[in-house]
Order: sequence, then C-alpha cells, then structure tokens
Amino acid sequence: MRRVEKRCSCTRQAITAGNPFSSAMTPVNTGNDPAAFIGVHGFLRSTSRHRLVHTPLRVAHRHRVAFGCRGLRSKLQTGLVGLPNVGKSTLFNALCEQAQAQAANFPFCTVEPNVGVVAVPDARLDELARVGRSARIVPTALEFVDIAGLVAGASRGEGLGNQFLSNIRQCDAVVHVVRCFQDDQIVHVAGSVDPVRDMETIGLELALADAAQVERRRQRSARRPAAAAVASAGGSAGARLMEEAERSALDRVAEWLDAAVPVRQRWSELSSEEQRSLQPLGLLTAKPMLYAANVADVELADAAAALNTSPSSSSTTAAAAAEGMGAPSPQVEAVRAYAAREGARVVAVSAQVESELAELTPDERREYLESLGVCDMDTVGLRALIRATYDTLALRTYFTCGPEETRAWTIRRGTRAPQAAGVIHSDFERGFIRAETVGYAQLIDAGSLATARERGLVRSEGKEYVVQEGDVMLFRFNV
Ligand SMILES: Nc1ncnc2c1ncn2[C@@H]1O[C@H](COP(=O)(O)OP(=O)(O)OP(=O)(O)O)[C@@H](O)[C@H]1O
Ligand SMILES: [Mg+2]
Repeated sequence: MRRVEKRCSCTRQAITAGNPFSSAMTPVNTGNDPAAFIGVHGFLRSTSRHRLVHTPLRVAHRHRVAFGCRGLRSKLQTGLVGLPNVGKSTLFNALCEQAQAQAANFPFCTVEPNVGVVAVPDARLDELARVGRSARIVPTALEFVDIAGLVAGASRGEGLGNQFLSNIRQCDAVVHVVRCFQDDQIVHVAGSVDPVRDMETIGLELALADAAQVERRRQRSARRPAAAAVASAGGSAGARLMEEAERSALDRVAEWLDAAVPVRQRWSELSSEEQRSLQPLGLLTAKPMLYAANVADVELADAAAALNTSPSSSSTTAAAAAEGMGAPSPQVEAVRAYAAREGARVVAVSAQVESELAELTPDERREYLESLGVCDMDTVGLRALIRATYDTLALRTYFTCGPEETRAWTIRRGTRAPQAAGVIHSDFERGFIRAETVGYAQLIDAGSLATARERGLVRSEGKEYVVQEGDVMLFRFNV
C-alpha cells in the first residue's frame, strides 16, 4: 500500500468541482432517439407566447471567490472552524481535492480564508441521467471556507485577532472541526488532545463574541429615541413593532448567551419578527452547526459506525457492537455525547485519510479503505460530511433533466416554484407561468417522461406550489 506523504500547497492545480464523485461527471448514455429524451427539443423552442426551458445554462464553478461578497454569492458558504492545527485546511484541501490551502504542522498556518466549491454527492443524478439519456450530469454545489484557527480569548482579540470571527459571520453554516487524533508530532495549542475542552473553548468564544455584539446593539438602541416618541412624531407603526421585536429579542438572546447557550438551540422560541430583527447581526451561535470529529486513520471505521447512529441515542457502544465494529475511542464517544446534549450532528472524518485518498488511483483507494475496515465511503468521510452540511442548512434539491444534461439545483426548504425557477435564471422567475413537475421516484418508476405523462404523474404546478425534495421540473415562462 502506497502511503502518501503530507501534501504541500501548490503542488496540484485547482480542479473542477464535482471531483468528490468525479465518475458522476462523466457523460452517460447519450442515445440517438430524441423522442426518448425527457424535456425534448420542443421545450427549447420559442413560441410567440412563451418558452419552455430546461437547464440551458452551464454551471459556473469557481475555485477562488471574493470572500464576503454576500450579494454576489450564488452558493451557500460553510465555514470550517476550530482551534489551530486541528486539521481544518487538510480537510478543506481534501474537500476541494486541491491543495489550495496551506496545511502544515504549525498553529495559525492559515491566515486568509480560502474558499472552495464542493459538489454535493447525489446518487439520484445517475438514475435520472439514465432515464433522460442526458449527455452529462451537473451536481449542485456548496462553498466551503477554510478559516483561521481560533484560540481562547479570540473574542478579545487573542491569537491572530478576532477578525476571524467576522469571517465566520459571513458564512451561512459552520462545521466545527474537532481534533480526536493522537499524534505527538502534531502540536496542540493546549498541550493535549481533549476534544470536549476544545469544543467548549470554541463554543465559549463564539458565545462571547455574540454577547459583545448583542450588547453593542442594545446600547445603540437605548440611545435611539423611544419608540413611542418616534411614533407620535410620525414614525410608522411597522417600524415601532420592529423596534419592539428587536428589543425583546436582544434581551432574550443576551440571557441565553449569559448562560452559554448557543442561540441556535432556542432560535425557534423567537417570533418571526424577533428572528428577522436579529438577522443583520449575523450571530455566530445562531448559525446551523455540525461537528466533524477528525480521527486517526485506524479509528475511522469504528468512529463512523458509532457516530452514524442518531445524535439523541444515549450510547453507541451497543450499536457499534451490533454492526460488528469495535467501540469508538473515548475521545469520539465524548464528542458524540457532547453534541447529543446540544442536539448537534457529528460526522467522523479523517482529514489525513482523505488527503491520502486524493492521491490514489481508484484501485489503491479501495485497497486502502479496506485495510482500514471501511466498506462504504458514502457513510464516512467527506461524502457524509458534505451531505450532512447540506441537511444542516435545511436545503432541498430539485432536478432538471434533458438530453443536454441532468442537473441538481439547491433551494431552501419551503421555496415556491417561481423562486425555484429563479435559481436557474431570474427571467424564469419574472416570467413564471407554471412548472411541469414529477416526483423523482415516480419518474424513475415510469422509466421515461412519456410514460410518466401517460400515467398522469406529471402535474402542472402554479405560483403557489412549494417545491418538494426530488421534484423533477420543467418551467414554462414568458418574458
Ligand atoms: N486525522 C489526522 N491524523 C493525523 N494527522 C492529521 C490529521 N488531520 C490533520 N493532521 C495533521 O495536522 C496538521 C495540521 O493540519 P492543518 O494545517 O490542516 O490544521 P489547521 O486546523 O488548518 O491549522 P491552522 O488553524 O493553524 O491553519 C497537519 O500536519 C496535518 O497533516
Ligand atoms: Mg489551516
């Protein structure tokens, strides 16, 4: 078995997103029968009244993007957060299958945040492409951001300063990377490996940063003229209500943070006005978060077997034994128990294994993973982490499928059909007429769009339709 030495940066070119499952990017059966295509060419023809369109656009993969340009971002960003030297950049490189971030055995190796585009694995794409005889597959993608390590006191400017907290503020979700691997050669800023202490340290710094932010906001709103006075001076009732919502939200959140409770844990207790009033603050502990337990290579199989059980289960040892795996290490068990108390999800990864896999041929990968006792990479490592991140962000996928391509699109839960169409192009939203829609399972079962139509499975959905996970859609629009 070839073991790969630690990669240094700049040894490989940035490569396209989609490589976590690059086989899915290769063309599938193109077929010769246009009539058999889903979304036949007629859908692309313009008529005087309207056009029917399926995915004419090409995916715009980016390898480096301007950080913090929220208005320009097309993809949701997830920040990799944690203490220095816990493996964030190694994981980031593996996620992006590129060595664009410098990963090395010294704390504060990363200073500027690196941003990479990562394809979201989805086995349904292959099936759809087969049915649609699509020339290619385009998965949907997320952006990951490799953020500098935080240390105790970061909220007061310790370490490399609390500007890194503002890097986290720009993200939509957080993956907290926790070191569970023992290796005397790899420096730990606190001198020993203790994942729960590390989780508390980072959690506390984020809570302190939020508390300071909330306090500043409270002081500012105290300096504002009282709402009643504004109202009597002609201020709108809506503005007054919003101001009241903000005051009460700030009071409640300050109380939770005082007790070191992450805001995300109690977010649903806030009214929708209170939630809206807090949005501009970008509170760090309000962001969806999951833990990535970074384990040693030999621990990966056992850790994954333990952590893939439900976060609320009280013990994983029995579950692991039932799976025929060994018990997880005490570190992994401690991470699982801590996360369970918070109701957070944990995914086992080995940044080291992932970075080594990226250097191997498919046969070598299989051999290496088997030697580690890992049979199914979908349930451990990066694929599991990407999927878990997607779920943590409460995202949904719908598909478009035609001879040119089968493609996955990301929307937030609860998105209506016109806004879902707008993810493809703003014209589709502006001129939305209706969406021809069939569920993924029904389409696969029917074997072709024609058969699905014959069976009455293709519905014509209007502007109020809330797009469901796995919908396959064709948008009819007129601009
Ligand atoms: N699972 C693992 N097992 C063994 N070594 C690992 C593992 N994960 C990461 N490492 C090693 O830990 C060291 C630190 O990794 P890396 O530079 O990715 O940390 P980082 O969290 O990005 O640090 P910083 O915050 O300083 O940027 C590297 O030498 C890397 O090879
Ligand atoms: Mg780093």
